[in-house]
Amino acid sequence: MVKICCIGAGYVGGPTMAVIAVKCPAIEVVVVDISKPRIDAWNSDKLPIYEPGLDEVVKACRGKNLFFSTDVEKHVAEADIIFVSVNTPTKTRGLGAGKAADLTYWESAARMIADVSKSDKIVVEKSTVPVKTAEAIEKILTHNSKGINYQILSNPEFLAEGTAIEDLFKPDRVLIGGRETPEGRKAVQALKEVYAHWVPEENIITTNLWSAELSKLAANAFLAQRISSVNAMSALCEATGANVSEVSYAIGKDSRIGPKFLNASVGFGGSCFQKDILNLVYICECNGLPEVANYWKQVIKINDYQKSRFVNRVVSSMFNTVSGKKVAILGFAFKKDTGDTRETPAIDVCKGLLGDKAHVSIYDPEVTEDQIQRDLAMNKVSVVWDAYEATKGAHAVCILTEWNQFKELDYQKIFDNMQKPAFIFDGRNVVDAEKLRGIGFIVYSIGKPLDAWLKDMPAIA
Ligand SMILES: NC(=O)c1ccc[n+]([C@@H]2O[C@H](COP(=O)([O-])OP(=O)(O)OC[C@H]3O[C@@H](n4cnc5c(N)ncnc54)[C@H](O)[C@@H]3O)[C@@H](O)[C@H]2O)c1
Ligand SMILES: O=c1ccn([C@@H]2O[C@H](COP(=O)(O)OP(=O)(O)O[C@H]3O[C@H](CO)[C@@H](O)[C@H](O)[C@H]3O)[C@@H](O)[C@H]2O)c(=O)[nH]1
Repeated sequence: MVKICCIGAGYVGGPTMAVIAVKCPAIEVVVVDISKPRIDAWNSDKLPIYEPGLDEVVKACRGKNLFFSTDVEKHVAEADIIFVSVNTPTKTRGLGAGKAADLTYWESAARMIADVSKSDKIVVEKSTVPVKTAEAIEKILTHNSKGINYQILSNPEFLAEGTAIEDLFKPDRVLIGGRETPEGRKAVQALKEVYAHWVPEENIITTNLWSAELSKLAANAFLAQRISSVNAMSALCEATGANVSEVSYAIGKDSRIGPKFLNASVGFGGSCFQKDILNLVYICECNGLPEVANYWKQVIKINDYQKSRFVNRVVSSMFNTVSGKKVAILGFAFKKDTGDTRETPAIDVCKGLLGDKAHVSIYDPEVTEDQIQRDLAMNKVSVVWDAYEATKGAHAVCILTEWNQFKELDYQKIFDNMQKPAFIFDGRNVVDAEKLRGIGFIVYSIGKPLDAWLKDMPAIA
């Protein structure tokens, strides 16, 4: 029986391994982590992450061929294939701070593999890492090898949160990079056979190591660039009377551009886009390519601009001050169908409003109060468990996550219980602005023609 061990039971390690286990009953999969609370949660009825469809997959194979454990060393020693899916955040101090990837967790995982291994291993980079990381990992492993043969593969993950299970069941592609040697090719083939249990062979791409590592950063940079492009257009739409949804639809009909990922928003969030672009920028700088670095940096600058533009719009519309006013925040997660708040634009928007002394009342269906308080550390906010409670007595409502339930709220009831004039700032274009104007709201929708009121109150930083 092939044994797989995955180091890191997070948003990627947990769902990815659960899907491998459910699709490959003859493979034993153990997910290990140094965090006991995380592993306990994976072994309980309340999994540590919210992801549609995940509960069913885990229930189908946990205790059969899927296990979660804190006994990291034992399971690493026993495995044939080791996935490393630890976090690779942006460095906060030292060389490359604010840009480079922090590989501390990765390196300690690699050293531990070298320490405990007694048989040959295939080590798979699942985490998103800088291009050439495999070389560094290879050095750590081979310098401590005690005669053991290690093959390093790059197998980046492309799942998006909120649709992780769907993405894993039907990936657009699986990418495997390896050394172009007989041993390297054999290792690539072994991993390919795992995925071939459910992924059509033509969707499994094999490349050299550096192409696979770089493709992950490139994919995220291209995706984020599309959002910054449409968000840049949204500002121009507001200035000219064009409607960004109409523009997106019209350009998306061009098959070379395509319709997906063209929704203007308050800004992109999530643990990956910003981190991976910063990492790409740093790699470009290290390789003496400042023009290329500056090109990609602009994607993040536009994202920051979009978030502050939204805050400025809120404040300027409300007579240039939100001091002492109640502002309801609907949605705190970085996108719908997840409880994840990493890099969510809601953090920057709330901090901006709190900076102007607003009283902020937040409702999100999946994010816990503890998490919100941690994200907004040092600031006083109230977190409530109902959209009507959040909006009661409020001067304004900001919609920051596109949860489906926000489309179906009773906006007449919300209007009746708010201060007047009542404002709605829709950062995700989820509400029917015309209908809400009919009720009496002053409505701002990103990238849409402005109400007369908003035109008279320009947002100047
Ligand atoms: N979140 C996503 O949607 C996504 C998608 C694709 C790729 N990625 C990449 O995958 C990687 C993991 O992301 P994530 O969101 O799952 O992170 P995460 O923080 O949710 O999970 C990482 C886990 O690794 C554990 N860990 C760290 N060092 C360890 C060690 N030495 N031994 C055992 N466990 C250890 C941590 O305790 C944590 O539980 C990152 O590189 C990320 O960029 C993430
Ligand atoms: O048209 C769009 C699409 C997305 N977003 C925002 O962009 C962010 C990221 O969304 P999404 O890409 O769907 O979620 P992630 O889970 O961050 O997934 C991205 O990051 C992962 C981690 O690297 C990759 O694996 C995925 O392929 C990649 O889509 C969110 O804040 C979205 O609201 C928009 O504003 N407009």
